[in-house]
Amino acid sequence: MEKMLDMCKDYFDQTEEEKLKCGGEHVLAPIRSGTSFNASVEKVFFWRDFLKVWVHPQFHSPPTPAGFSEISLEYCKRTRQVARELIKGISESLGLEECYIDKAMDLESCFQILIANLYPPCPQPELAMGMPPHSDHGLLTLLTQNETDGLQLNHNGKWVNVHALPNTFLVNTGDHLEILSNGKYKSVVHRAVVNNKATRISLAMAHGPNLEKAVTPVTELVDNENNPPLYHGIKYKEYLELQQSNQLSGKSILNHVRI
Ligand SMILES: O=C(O)CCC(=O)C(=O)O
Ligand SMILES: [Fe+2]
Repeated sequence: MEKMLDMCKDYFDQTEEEKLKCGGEHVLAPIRSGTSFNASVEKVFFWRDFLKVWVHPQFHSPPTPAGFSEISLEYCKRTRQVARELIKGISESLGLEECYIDKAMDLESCFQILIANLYPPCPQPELAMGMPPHSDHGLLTLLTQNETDGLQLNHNGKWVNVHALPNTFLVNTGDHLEILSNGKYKSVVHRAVVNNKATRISLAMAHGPNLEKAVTPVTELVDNENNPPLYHGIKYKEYLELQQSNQLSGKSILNHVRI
């Protein structure tokens, strides 16, 4: 985990030329890098650089810095195992077979993205935001960070600071867990704030179903009298495209498929 965070730091420390500049590419490009800081089009300053890489079922990696590809390949494999193990527990907690969700979502070919975020110190943190409020699109996101906090979760309408312990994962539930569990699990709305003292790096490993799956609430959890289905089915790839091409805003994309 430490090695991977160091690799992310090395990635962001590169010159602009060395860093991939794919800002103009399609939202479904497998490697994207850029900055959200664009004072001319954003209403709020977003104080963040990012790298987003699709790492499963096809593995991609930026060519530099040296070692990034090897270390991220290993990190992705291990985090995928952790996510699948957690999903087994979630499956049982819903009264389903341990491997029900794993099989139904085809997690052998799950869609996994590595998202590295860099939030430099900001001279006026009250005027800027690291990342706006949003929920993640997939099933589970394993989040880790360097020693600087900045993540906030929305709990009952209030923003709660997360104080992350070193070398731990914070696990965020995503929209597709809410959809398949027919609302029994809720995706968590979160945002990242910035500070004027220290650079923050966060690393989010997002795990979703196979991209071709059209996910609907699990039939075992739905009955038309007491538990009618709350969400329409939508192909995960289409959902992802919707989320990536709109400005992040709370649960706005999930609201598209709400019945
Ligand atoms: O920087 C953080 O802690 C949040 C990152 C995040 O929510 C994301 O990449 O989806
Ligand atoms: Fe997120």
